[in-house]
Amino acid sequence: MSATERSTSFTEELRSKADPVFEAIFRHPFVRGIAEGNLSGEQLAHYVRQDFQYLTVFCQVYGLAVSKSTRREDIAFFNEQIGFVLDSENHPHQNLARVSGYPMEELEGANELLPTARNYTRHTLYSAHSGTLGELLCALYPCPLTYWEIGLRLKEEVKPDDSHPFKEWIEFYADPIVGDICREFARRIDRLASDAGKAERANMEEHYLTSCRMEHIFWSMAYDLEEWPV
Ligand SMILES: Cc1ncc(CN)c(N)n1
Repeated sequence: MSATERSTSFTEELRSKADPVFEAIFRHPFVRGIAEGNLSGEQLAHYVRQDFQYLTVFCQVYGLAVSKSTRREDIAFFNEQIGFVLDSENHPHQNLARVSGYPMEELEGANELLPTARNYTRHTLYSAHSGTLGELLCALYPCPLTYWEIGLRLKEEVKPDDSHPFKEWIEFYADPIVGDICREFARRIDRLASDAGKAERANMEEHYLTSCRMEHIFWSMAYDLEEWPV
């Protein structure tokens, strides 16, 4: 290997295996609707009602990550990320709520998870309860990573000005802070993967790919106004 070449990291390998799912997410009609500003109020409200509950579970899983951590720098990171979800990630929700015409108080009050949101949150909770810290982080990582990549793509494509209804949403997820969060995830996952055995690495990969697929169907849940059939 030359001085400039380096081997592919575990998280780079995962990203490349998940590429067809990422591409399907970028093409998804809900994501295109954010770019084109043409989602209905009902679709936006449906998304925020489920996503608010999803992010509450995300905070709970960070709490489980703390309980599996032995390093203070990891505990500090998960603690900060709970603060990020609670204090910062409410802004993109407020943007969607405003455009939807539904009051945020009503959307925040939803307390029933629809099939897809239930499936995704149970997947992250199961990974957290049954797995190692590395397995847990692989189930969480597609959450910031897919949104960061969506944000970057839409910012580049749309270059939203003040008249774009989802300017705040796009700029929030394209912000370098979200890129930093992704790099912090990747650094930890790569470290944990290098200490993990074959079976644990296989679980890490499975949890990551499942979460990427869940991200994709979460958009469909909102776009198609999914409900329990009975
Ligand atoms: C389902 C989902 N995935 C990711 C994100 C971005 N944190 C989110 N708000 N919701």
